[in-house]
Amino acid sequence: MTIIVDQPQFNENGSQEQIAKNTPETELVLDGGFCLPHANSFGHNFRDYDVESERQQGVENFYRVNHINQTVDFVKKMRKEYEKLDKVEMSIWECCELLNEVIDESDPDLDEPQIEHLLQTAEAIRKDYPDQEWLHLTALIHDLGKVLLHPSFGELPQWAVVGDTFPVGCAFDRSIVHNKYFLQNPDYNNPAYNTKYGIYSKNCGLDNVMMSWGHDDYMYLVAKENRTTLPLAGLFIIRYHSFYALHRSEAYKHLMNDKDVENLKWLQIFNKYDLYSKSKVRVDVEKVKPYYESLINKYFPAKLRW
Ligand SMILES: O[C@H]1[C@H](O)[C@@H](O)[C@H](O)[C@@H](O)[C@H]1O
Ligand SMILES: [Fe+2]
Ligand SMILES: [Fe+2]
Repeated sequence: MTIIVDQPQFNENGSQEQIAKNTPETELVLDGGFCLPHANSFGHNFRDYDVESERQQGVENFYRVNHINQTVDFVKKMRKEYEKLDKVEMSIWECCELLNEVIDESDPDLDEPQIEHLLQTAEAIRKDYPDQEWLHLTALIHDLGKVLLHPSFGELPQWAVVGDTFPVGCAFDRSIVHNKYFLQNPDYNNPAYNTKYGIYSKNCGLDNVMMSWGHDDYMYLVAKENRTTLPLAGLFIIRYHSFYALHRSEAYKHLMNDKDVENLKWLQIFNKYDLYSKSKVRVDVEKVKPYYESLINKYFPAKLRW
């Protein structure tokens, strides 16, 4: 079975000029034959959060704590702290290597070190979209924000770093994984935050929405502030790749603007590779390293502030 993706349309509305400037010139090549596995490495469907498995309990407990603690106040506090980018100075590749030690407790489909996941995603997307080098690099770095788990970044708990993300400041959608635990979130009963729009307005644009704090928003911040030359679609992928309620369940669409709608098409392509490339088959790191190093040099400074 192969994944069929619709070809995104980039030239149909008023924001055409900006999009044209910020997305790569080459035409998007349709699916090149990436095989969708029938099951994850544990023999279950991907993203089945209820099936009894060796990871189920740990993952559910992760979401319980995550849903109770991700509040408007918490997100504001974290943004302020990490905006400083005063923790570490290092290159993109050094960060990939740091992730060697990181395992994601929220993931029912993978218990391999994170560097494997980065390379598996990037290599899978590279096969199907050989000319979109910005997409290969986006895939390589999309989860680097998980470095927040590391002692030199404050060793944040898993619930403040990984897992699916969702907006805070408006009602939590029912499609969010293990949503029953939101009942214990203090924002759940706050009338300023628990309506459809909450503190936001119709089509205000995701840029104006506060997402639960974690590796997506952090890595977006790092890439932007260190002046990456990645296209906006790449930054959008990094920032919202864990927002499954939007890109899979179509919740919160009322908060999107036209630009978000365009970028979402790329995110939906990316997601197939992010999710279904997870496996026990390891990538030969040394073999692929020179290729990714050349992309890093092209789109990022040698050292970044984290
Ligand atoms: O457990 C996973 C993992 O943390 C991923 O990095 C994230 O992007 C997903 O949304 C989440 O479900
Ligand atoms: Fe992620
Ligand atoms: Fe990922």
